[in-house]
Amino acid sequence: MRFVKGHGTENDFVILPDPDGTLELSADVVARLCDRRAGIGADGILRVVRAKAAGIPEIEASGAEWFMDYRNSDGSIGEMCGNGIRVFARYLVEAGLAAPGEWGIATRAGVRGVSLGGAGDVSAEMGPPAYLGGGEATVAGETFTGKRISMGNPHLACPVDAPVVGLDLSRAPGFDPAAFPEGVNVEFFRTIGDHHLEMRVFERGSGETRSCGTGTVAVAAAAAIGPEAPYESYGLDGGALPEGEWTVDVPGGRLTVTFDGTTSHLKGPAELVAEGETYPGWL
Ligand SMILES: N[C@@H](CCC[C@H](N)C(=O)O)C(=O)O
Repeated sequence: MRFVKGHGTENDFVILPDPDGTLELSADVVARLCDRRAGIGADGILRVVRAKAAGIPEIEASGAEWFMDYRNSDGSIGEMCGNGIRVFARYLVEAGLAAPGEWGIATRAGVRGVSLGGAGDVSAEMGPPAYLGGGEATVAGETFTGKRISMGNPHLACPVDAPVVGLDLSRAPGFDPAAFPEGVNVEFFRTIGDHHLEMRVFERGSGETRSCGTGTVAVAAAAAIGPEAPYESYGLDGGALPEGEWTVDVPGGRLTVTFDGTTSHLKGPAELVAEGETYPGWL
């Protein structure tokens, strides 16, 4: 199996080119590929499939040329990956499958626009954050309250007062499964300057990662909404978010989030670092 390895702010992925959609990708195979000791190692898999070959009616009818089939490292499916889509776009350009510029990529959360040159940062249109009300998570016996935000995938963005480096994320944060029936990505963020946040994240299906693009937009949205905003002010369209740019520092680097009054955008580095073949007979 041919693969490429890449990352966006150290949120790393095994990219599997599968234009005709012929690859059998079971949860077990995904977990073995992502295993950091017995496999290649990654936070997730990006399967690169022509949208017409996705075998999913909405994706085939999306009008996009390519479908990002994202899987978490435990083999579960994620609807959207903000760092993944930027790395996916960089791969398509490097592989000669798309030209630098602006075009859409199909995901399970809908088509998302990307914008990139031949080198440098990659931007992705991330859709309007949907504010769903409050929620809670527990870490090492301490309860944190936050905002439930959908970026196509579920997030709980919790503001904290102390530096995020001090949090013990060696175990999954506890949460109420009735509030998050699909599971949740839990972010902890602290304001460190004007429109400047630091964040750590424990991802559904992947554990603590060094960055999460959808999580970055979720914490910027939570900060933009502010502590006391009533739920009614920020509905499912997220268009009421104040326009502005946010800098979010994550353990793996720095990302920029922009709200333009209609939607959100995520910008940052996306790099390819290796390519190869799995050893014959391994999988
Ligand atoms: N790291 C990603 C998010 C990946 C999916 C997430 N773990 C989920 O299950 O929703 C990002 O950069 O957005």
